[in-house]
Amino acid sequence: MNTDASELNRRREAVAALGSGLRRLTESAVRSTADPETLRRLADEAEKLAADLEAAGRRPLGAIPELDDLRIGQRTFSPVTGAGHPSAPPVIVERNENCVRGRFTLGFAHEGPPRFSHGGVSAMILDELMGWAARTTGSPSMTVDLAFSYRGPVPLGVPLMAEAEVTEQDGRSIRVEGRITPESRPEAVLVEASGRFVTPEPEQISALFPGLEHLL
Ligand SMILES: CCCCCCCCCCCCCCCC(=O)SCCNC(=O)CCNC(=O)[C@H](O)C(C)(C)COP(=O)(O)OP(=O)(O)OC[C@H]1O[C@@H](n2cnc3c(N)ncnc32)[C@H](O)[C@@H]1OP(=O)(O)O
Repeated sequence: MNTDASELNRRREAVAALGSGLRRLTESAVRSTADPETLRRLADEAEKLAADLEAAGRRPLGAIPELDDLRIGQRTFSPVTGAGHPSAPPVIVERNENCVRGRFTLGFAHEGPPRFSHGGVSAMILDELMGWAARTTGSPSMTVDLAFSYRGPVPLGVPLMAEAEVTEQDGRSIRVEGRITPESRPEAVLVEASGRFVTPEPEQISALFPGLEHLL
């Protein structure tokens, strides 16, 4: 391993460590029953921590973190899969030929109805996993149409699986199907999704993502 690779690994591990600490903090905050004085004291400490992070350097809007690989969908700070994101589960993804599978467990930070996931969280997870599946075609694409059927509530604190696969490709249009199930009962579909992803024309890519064309 060369020095650059080991430096990237050190950074990856440190980003994941901060993400993990922040996820614990987020979960503790949304579950907290602390009294107002304790909450105010901790709020001051959180503001100081944020100021320290800001002072240590920030990337500008549109800059791609060096740890990302957009060609497979990997984003370090994705709200779905990013080890560095404070509210990502994060979903751990395996890629196969034309499909992807993600494993995750949701917490209080993702709650909608009591004890169950917010429907928008399930939708966000499926959108991203279906985007990764669409990328297995070799073309970068964006969601243009996505529909969900919520067949059963998605429980918090239970290992879950999200799967997405490409079912059709016609020119720039890629059709993808997805689902969320309990990991222990893959036949029990809780959320089903069907979506269409479109590969922008090269000039649209240049207009939307100037300077990033070679990364997509
Ligand atoms: C290059 C990307 C890099 C991204 C790299 C990130 C990598 C790592 C992250 C991985 C994770 C992924 C994350 C999840 C994926 C997101 O969430 S993407 C974000 C949400 N999506 C968007 O913001 C897309 C917004 N839409 C657009 O900007 C434009 O529709 C596009 C995609 C540039 C296409 O524009 P266009 O070429 O003008 O589209 P247009 O010719 O009107 O339509 C093309 C075809 O799509 C159809 N279509 C268009 N809109 C719709 C619609 N709403 N419903 C049905 N059909 C439609 C049209 O009918 C047409 O079909 P045909 O006539 O060809 O049969």
